[in-house]
Amino acid sequence: MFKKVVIFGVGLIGGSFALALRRAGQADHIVGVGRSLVSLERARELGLIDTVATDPAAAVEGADLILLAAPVAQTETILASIAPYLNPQAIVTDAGSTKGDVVAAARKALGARIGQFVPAHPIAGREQHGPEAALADLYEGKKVVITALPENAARDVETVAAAWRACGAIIHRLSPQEHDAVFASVSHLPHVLAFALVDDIAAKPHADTLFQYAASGFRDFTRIAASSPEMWRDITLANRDALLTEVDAYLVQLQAIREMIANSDGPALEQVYASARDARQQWAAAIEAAERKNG
Ligand SMILES: NC(=O)c1ccc[n+]([C@@H]2O[C@H](COP(=O)([O-])OP(=O)(O)OC[C@H]3O[C@@H](n4cnc5c(N)ncnc54)[C@H](O)[C@@H]3O)[C@@H](O)[C@H]2O)c1
Ligand SMILES: O=C(O)C(=O)C[C@]1(C(=O)O)C=C[C@@H](O)C=C1
Repeated sequence: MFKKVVIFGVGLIGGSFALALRRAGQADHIVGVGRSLVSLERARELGLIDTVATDPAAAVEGADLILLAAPVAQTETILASIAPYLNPQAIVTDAGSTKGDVVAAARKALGARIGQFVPAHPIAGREQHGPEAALADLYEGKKVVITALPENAARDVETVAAAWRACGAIIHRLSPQEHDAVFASVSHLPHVLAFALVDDIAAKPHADTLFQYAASGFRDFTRIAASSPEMWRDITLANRDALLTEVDAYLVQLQAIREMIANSDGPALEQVYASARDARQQWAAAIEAAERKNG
């Protein structure tokens, strides 16, 4: 049970954490800190937080758990604003979609207090953002990856894991580097592709006609292109190296498929499609189905 939880960035992810933790009876008082007072007031009206704080120093006074849930490029600024006021027992964690940059920013801002920062990433979300998008059951049956640091006390890592478990999540552990390589492939690249495709279509002179006839295939492929541009700008740049590796590999695949199309090579196309279909079906049957069962 946390007496005082402070959330920097009360949007989809921070707001859902607040709702889930409260529903589990694990948070006595939740304070929200943010960049927009209007949005924080809305978060309070919606019952995500108990109080709004404008001064980071006052916000973290007496806090036992602090969650950063703002776009990842804000990490260093937020941590620098609280570093001098952190009590030694306070645990700071985050929900950022990238980990290498977040850890580097935390080391810079927290210095010798880096052990108090336990990096984490809930693998759950949706394209809507802001406090209105928060859901109490967002994390049910979903994974949270903790990328613990050598300086973290095992007890603090367990406290963060327990908070996420109380929200319904299942804990996994990776190094920050492993994390960033994995999510470049299965999260960051798909978002880049979706944004690129929709932008490409929208820029065509006959875009209105194209959108008029776009249906479920387009909707399923591009849902994530409705996500927050600021958040995805930050993720894209934060995970630049791993993402470039994935973009390059994808370009090779796309070029190969282009040649198959140009050569009318039906068997080669069918082989790629069949292999992709099998992998997709296996993923849905094993991994996705397990999440649905746990959720
Ligand atoms: N959306 C997803 O699917 C998803 C999933 C997992 C992790 N994440 C990560 O969670 C974090 C939050 O994403 P979200 O989807 O909740 O976005 P969001 O836009 O819904 O919420 C972010 C909030 O942070 C606030 N904010 C911005 N700068 C701030 C600052 N300097 N100090 C305090 N607050 C600030 C914004 O005003 C906003 O209310 C991001 O780091 C993102 O990478 C997102
Ligand atoms: O469902 C979505 O809309 C998401 O984009 C969620 C999603 C993803 O699966 O890629 C996006 C970013 C995260 O860091 C974790 C999850």
